[in-house]
Amino acid sequence: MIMFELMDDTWTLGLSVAALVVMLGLYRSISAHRDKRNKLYPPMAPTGFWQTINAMAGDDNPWFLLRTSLRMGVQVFRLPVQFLGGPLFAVVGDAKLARIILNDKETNKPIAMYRSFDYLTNGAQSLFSNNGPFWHVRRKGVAPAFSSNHVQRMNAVAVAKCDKWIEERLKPLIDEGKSFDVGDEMIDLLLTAICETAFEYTISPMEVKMFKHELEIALREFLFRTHFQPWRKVLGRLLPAHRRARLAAERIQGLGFRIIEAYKKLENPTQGTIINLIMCNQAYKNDAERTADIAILLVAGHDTTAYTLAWTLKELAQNPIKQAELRRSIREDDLQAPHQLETVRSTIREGIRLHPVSGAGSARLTGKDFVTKDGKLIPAGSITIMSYMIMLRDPSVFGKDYDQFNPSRWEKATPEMNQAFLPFSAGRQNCVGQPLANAELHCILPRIISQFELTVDEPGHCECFLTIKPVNTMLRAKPCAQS
Ligand code: HEM
Repeated sequence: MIMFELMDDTWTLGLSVAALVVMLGLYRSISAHRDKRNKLYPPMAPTGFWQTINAMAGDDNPWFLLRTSLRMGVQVFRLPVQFLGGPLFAVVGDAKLARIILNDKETNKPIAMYRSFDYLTNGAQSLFSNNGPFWHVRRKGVAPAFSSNHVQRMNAVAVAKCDKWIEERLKPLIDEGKSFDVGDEMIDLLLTAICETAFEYTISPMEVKMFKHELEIALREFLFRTHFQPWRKVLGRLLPAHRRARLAAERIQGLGFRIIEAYKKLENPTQGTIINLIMCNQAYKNDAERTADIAILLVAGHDTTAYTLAWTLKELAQNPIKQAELRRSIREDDLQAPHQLETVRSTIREGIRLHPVSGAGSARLTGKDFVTKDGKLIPAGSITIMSYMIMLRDPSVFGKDYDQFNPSRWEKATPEMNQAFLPFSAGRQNCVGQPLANAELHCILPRIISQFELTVDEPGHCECFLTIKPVNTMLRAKPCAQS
């Protein structure tokens, strides 16, 4: 009896020890595997799953990525949002690697992420939300509208609109002793200009108001809420906010249809405008498909440039010395070709650097393996987010004063600074409107600064949905002595 009890104890002890050994072995092999995995891939951001999702789905998005990069002291890192067997999510703030990824022929947009834009265009697919032949035929179709002669024509109209804005809007506000909302005013100016130049459409003040209002409703619902809460795609119609956003998308599309109808009534449409190229392109099955690209070009073509101008004007208003230096450097004659002035070019570059309006970055699905400069692997099939905010505020490239507005830093730009300057993206899906944006920025900014001294009345705040916007930023203008 005692013998059996002893044997039983020995068995139990033996089994317990064996189980412990197996568990220890398993634990060691799992941790070794995890260590190996962690060493193989870029470091993981020290943020939780929900914290990351919340930050990525809100106004804080570009700042969250920048803070995480500065905190970790790296420009490439993973986000802890990878599900079992799902793609790895990497943030790329290293400009050299970002350029390689963006230029890679096997790498494309992760279409599932860009498809949210189709809600904005009321269900019709646009060139922005596509890859492959669908995208190619549309992109090739509109690209000639950005050739230098068309950009000159479009820019001349934007400049004339700016002069009109100064006479009819800014000067009366000055006479009444009032300040102006710089973000809002620049949006009105650029939206009216793009409608006229690209679409041969005179947009009414009521339509401008409607478009801005509806666009905000649609962007907030579709690009954030619906995008990060996919169940809204199925059950959204039960939610008043989602239904309202669908109505907003219909109204935006309605403007697209009105633009098409107005074009059809033109006796002598200008050849080579965006609307002319879209209407003549037989790749579109019907006008509803055309409204998608009209809406995308309308949105991309006004708020990016408008907010870049607004941010740069705000920086100058906050920096009276730099503002005065810029003004002194602009002579009357220079306004004919302001892009040739080093000071104007540096100021625009610095404005874009500190406030890359596409701050949330460009997403790509890697078509092959990429290796970071530290030898970490970004495997094929990963989602990479090229963060322009991280690249343009990289202390190792721009120095300790990376968050200060200092246009003169561009007078002695290092190759690394030029490499980091990637606000219009790169590769075949880069910004098609870059020549127009550059022309407008280089002409409108010196026109305002050469005539008015700007100060900040209310700094306002920053919001980020699609673009980074200065909201309720009130500037005060005073005519300069020489004007
Ligand atoms: C300061 C002004 C601008 C900035 C910073 C800017 C930035 C960008 C960036 C970063 C992209 C790539 C997005 C991605 O990869 O997900 C892009 C794409 C695009 N931009 Fe711009 N943009 C500006 C002005 C304009 C203008 C004036 C237009 C048209 C009139 C325009 C039309 C487009 C279009 C259609 C695309 C999509 C191109 C494609 O997918 O093939 N943009 N822009």
